[in-house]
Amino acid sequence: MTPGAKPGSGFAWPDTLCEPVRSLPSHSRLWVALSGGLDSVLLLHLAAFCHRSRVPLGAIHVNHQLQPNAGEAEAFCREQCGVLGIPFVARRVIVNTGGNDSGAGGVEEAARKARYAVFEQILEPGDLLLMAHHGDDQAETVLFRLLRGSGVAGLAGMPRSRKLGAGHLARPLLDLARDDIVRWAREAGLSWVEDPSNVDQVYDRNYLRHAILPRLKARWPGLARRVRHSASACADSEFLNGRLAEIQWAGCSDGEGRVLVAGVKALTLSEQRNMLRWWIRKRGFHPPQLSDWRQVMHDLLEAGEDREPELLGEGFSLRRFQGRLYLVPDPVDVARRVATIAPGEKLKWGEWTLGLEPGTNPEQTIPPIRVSTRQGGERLRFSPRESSKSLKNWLQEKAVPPWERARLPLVFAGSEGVGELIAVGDLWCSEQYSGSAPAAGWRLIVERDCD
Ligand SMILES: Nc1ncnc2c1ncn2[C@@H]1O[C@H](COP(=O)(O)OP(=O)(O)OP(=O)(O)O)[C@@H](O)[C@H]1O
Repeated sequence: MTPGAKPGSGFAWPDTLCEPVRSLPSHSRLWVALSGGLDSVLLLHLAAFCHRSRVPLGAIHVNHQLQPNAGEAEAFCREQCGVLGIPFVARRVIVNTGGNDSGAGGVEEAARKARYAVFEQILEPGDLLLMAHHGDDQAETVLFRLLRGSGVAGLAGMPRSRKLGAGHLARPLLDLARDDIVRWAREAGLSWVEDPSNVDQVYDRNYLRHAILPRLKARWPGLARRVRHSASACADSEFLNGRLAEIQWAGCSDGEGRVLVAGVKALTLSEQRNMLRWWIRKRGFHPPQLSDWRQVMHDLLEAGEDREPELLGEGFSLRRFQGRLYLVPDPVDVARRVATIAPGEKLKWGEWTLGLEPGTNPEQTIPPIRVSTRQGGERLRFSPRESSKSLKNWLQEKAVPPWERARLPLVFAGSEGVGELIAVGDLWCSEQYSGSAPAAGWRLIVERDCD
């Protein structure tokens, strides 16, 4: 390479490598997730030299601060981007390494979550983040999940692209083999950093990569390709499972995002399981891995009305109340919270979004609009002519489940202590602040995310 030339600039990048970055899903800005390792350095060069359109390109490096060479990797990525003239963003994260506290998948999983959280924060609508997973990574992922007892959704492997935060991620190298990537990177004269944790066989993933996969590949050449075929067959099955659930949803939905127990009971056990897993995903959570769905479904659907069966998942629980199943997100940010909404602003409150929109007269002054959870003793008045009613009794009459009563955002107009209750979650809103011509001049909007 000529001194001072950009690494890779004089290299004739083969079509096999360039094609995947030329046929990416549409985007208005491109990012490369750059760890500094061989795969993502190669991907950075492909994005720089093979991508035809003129969309802005940047790189994101997440420094997990776990390895002694973490600073070195960050500096290397910064330098590579500097030489290529690519804007570079580095973010440092603190990963919980504390034994059991680091979660089910240990440090690796905690680091992964922290990394994806950074990507999500950075991505804006129209952004596409490229990740450098290749065919061997895919084979590894599928085998790893097989060893953990995954179903078809897991065995479908990593998708080529999916939504991530406000943008999307894509994996253009999924059809390439690691050996080819190494060869091309060497031929192009690229340099990269080695992550010492990648060889540590304490981690299950590395054990599979270094101790198991080479032996499987030696015995069954073309293993990665075959695993890819199986993964794609599983992806098809998963797609069909989703279609079936969508069709059956009509008989199971109560129209407000909850599941009718009677509707689910009419399905076979595998359809029931499929429906619940689909519904949990649709609500943005991961279905729990259960060894005995039969027992769980029986408890959820058949337990007597005096019992309160519950299925616990990560970040949520499924509960039954008066013939319906509710997906209840863990109450992280709602309990005993107090907030205010200014005219024109939006407030996120658990699964609710509240806002004040201009109505008939946005010039009109309105009292402070406060939001809080139930403290006890609240009363509501449907119209000035009617006497007030206890909120507790009203919620019982409306058959609002007990756990939801404690989470509902209550909206008050006026200062604390003298304010009047003007809305109870998305269940009721005073006429003064609702309808096409609200007397208050402003309209209160309370929406609940139940898709
Ligand atoms: N520290 C990092 N900063 C930015 N991107 C990273 C980082 N680590 C990994 N990546 C991106 O993720 C790709 C896969 O990395 P790696 O195989 O180490 O992760 P993984 O844990 O197996 O995958 P995943 O992150 O999807 O679980 C890399 O090629 C790179 O694109």
